[in-house]
Amino acid sequence: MAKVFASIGECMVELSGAGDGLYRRGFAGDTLNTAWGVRGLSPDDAVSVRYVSRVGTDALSDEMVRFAAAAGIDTAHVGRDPVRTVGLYMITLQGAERSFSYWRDAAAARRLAADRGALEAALADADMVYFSGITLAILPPEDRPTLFTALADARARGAVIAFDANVRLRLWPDADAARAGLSDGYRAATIALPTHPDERDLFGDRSPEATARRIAALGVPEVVVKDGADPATLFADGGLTSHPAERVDDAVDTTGAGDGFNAGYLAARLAGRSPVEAALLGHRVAARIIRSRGALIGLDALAAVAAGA
Ligand SMILES: O=C(O)C(=O)C[C@H](O)[C@H](O)COP(=O)(O)O
Repeated sequence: MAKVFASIGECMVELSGAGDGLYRRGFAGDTLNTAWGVRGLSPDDAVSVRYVSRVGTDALSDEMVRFAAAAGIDTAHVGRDPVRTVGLYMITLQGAERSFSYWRDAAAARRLAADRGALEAALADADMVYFSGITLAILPPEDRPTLFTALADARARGAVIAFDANVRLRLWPDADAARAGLSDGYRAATIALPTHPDERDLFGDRSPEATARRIAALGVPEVVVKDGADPATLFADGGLTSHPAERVDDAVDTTGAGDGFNAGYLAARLAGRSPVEAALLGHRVAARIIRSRGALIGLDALAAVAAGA
């Protein structure tokens, strides 16, 4: 039977520069990006990929759902909101380094945990559940316990719970709220996928090893700390190891590198490969993604990475 990978969060309309003031319209969002990557890296008969979210009932929402479904992502647990629609973000590049502007305050995804029964049904048979600090940040605080209860139930029946803090300070009321919310996210997880510079700025970690140790101390048995072009630091089986990133000389847009790393790491872990092998695949996916614009690369490109091409 195929394993079920369920990713919970928000997909937005993505605008990425195409030159001369023109923008290309795509669809992306951290948890969709990772779901997309796992889909492209995993055989269809081995892994079923499910997206758990909420969109509107307008034509743009329909198009977003069709886009994910056409990639082979199960969208049966993308709820519909009769009033709200989808959010939007725009990528600005300085060299290859990305920054984002958001129009997402009223997005339907903010209500993805409003229906406890629907959320529980979405996770009922999941072997691995993925969520992020962005998922937490967009929820009204009163809905977060619903998400944490559903995650705890999934964990109690043996599901792997994977979490990337994906720190976006703008989405939190202040740094204290971000620290508290993200620490709760880590406590819910069995695999953590943080990024060192983000964690350093928010929690004051002096090194990637310090990030790994702080998160492990919250009770997370497997932690992989990303650090851009620098090595990833892995805490697994009680020990710390370091894993160099692939060297890329022709990066054009770093958007989606972290999400792609997560996809490679989690696809490998779903396939029963070791944390060390998983980190290698994570690096290979990230290296491919930063060579093209926008957060996503094609499924054929992902299949080529999976095949080692
Ligand atoms: O910021 C958000 O809320 C988004 O979801 C937009 C982007 O698609 C991801 O953030 C990209 O993530 P990185 O892998 O960190 O570059």
